[in-house]
Amino acid sequence: MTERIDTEQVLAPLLARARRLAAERGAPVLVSWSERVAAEDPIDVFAQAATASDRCLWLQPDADFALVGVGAAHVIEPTGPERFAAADAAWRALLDGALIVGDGPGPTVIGGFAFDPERPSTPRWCGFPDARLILPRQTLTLQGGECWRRVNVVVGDRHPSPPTPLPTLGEGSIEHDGMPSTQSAPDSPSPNVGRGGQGVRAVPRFLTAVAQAAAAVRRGDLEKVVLAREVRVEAEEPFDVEAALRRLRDAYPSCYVFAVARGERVFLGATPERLVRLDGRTVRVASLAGSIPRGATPEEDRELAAALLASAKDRAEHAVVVRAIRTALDGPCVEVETPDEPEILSVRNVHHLYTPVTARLRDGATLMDLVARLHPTPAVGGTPRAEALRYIREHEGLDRGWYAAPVGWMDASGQGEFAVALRSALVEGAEASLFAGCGIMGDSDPEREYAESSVKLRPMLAALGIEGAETE
Ligand SMILES: C=C(O[C@@H]1C=C(C(=O)O)C=C[C@H]1O)C(=O)O
Repeated sequence: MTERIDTEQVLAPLLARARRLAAERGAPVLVSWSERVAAEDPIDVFAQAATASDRCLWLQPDADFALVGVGAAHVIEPTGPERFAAADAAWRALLDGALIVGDGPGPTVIGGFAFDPERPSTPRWCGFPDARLILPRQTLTLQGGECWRRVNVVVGDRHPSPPTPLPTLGEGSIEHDGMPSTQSAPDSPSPNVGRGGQGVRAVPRFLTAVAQAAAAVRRGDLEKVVLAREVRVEAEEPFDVEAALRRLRDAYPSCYVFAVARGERVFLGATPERLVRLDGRTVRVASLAGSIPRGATPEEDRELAAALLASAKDRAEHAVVVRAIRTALDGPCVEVETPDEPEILSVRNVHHLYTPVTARLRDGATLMDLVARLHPTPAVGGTPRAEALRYIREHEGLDRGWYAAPVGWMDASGQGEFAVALRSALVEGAEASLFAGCGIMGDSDPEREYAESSVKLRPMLAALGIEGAETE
């Protein structure tokens, strides 16, 4: 049933009650209300809210699911290695005593984490700290043709409660903190012509780094390590982020298409890799490691997929990830199940080895516990984890920021989903940094890994309209 929130009858008393409660408790009180609305295109809504200080987008086109968050009613931003547990605690504290009305999905935080809180950090990732979960001022949820708008206000928080009724999501006037918003949306379909910047100079360094990492694996310093490279591109005009998101949605419908925008800076991508989903007590995790490009013809494509399944190097690399996921789930979960053999998961330009892992969450354990234990899996970090992270910090030579880290959402019941932020880029105006990495084993061939990383960069290069630039 559609529940219409009557501003005078429902909202004013609710806000008054929240103010009294907040004063009594000496703590902020969340007021959250929702209503069913006509479905809108989530990317349109994201685009129209360009003046908001915070915007988030999460799309699973094939699952017919989308979340758009605009503005920030509350920000959860813990730092350091305990950031997952701290984020969990902060979210529960905010929900304690919350006044939640309306039907459809409840209040939901959306956001992400940095790959490594001990990383060498650069100003480039300013605004994307160790952790940042946003309770949007307004959230639009689309699921199977239905659409709900939820509005969140935290009374007694550092953000003053907004005047009611609020403008609709997409009008872009909900929250504007003075950050200049220059996201331009040029109508011209002609792509921004990119010039490969540091990416070109970084080629020899990546090859050397892979050779050295493979030697470290052969020496037994590590079992596996993932090395990434960054390609910086500068265009003549600001990148059209919304057009990029539309291209990603069209080309990668089976992937998670995401965007987290802070003012002018937008981190976006289309990742095939689920980190973890919690649905009731059912846990779903994916092992995705071992890659080969798609073929030009159906026959070549089948041959390449078969070659990947038969590749000892890729199977070993993949098995390391499955083992680590099983170990991470052992404890917070029971009934951890995996098929014996990996299968092929194919996205537009690349085949991966894929093993789905399912489990049941034990009482008392949470989604954030799982994220904390799983991240980084050896698909994006390495194993042993501590040694791999140290190796990456010392040898990779870049600030991964939020690349290869968890990005996703969590609702008021603690359910939600986080993906691994791969095939992604950080865009600011006419500058973009794209990231891609590869799992390095003792027998890794630097040239082959370089080619693989180029294939993984292609989705974002194409989405940003810089196909053909650099990287081959
Ligand atoms: C690190 C990336 O991808 C990861 C590494 C893979 C591999 O080494 O085969 C495959 C999928 C991802 O888990 C990336 O896309 O940047």
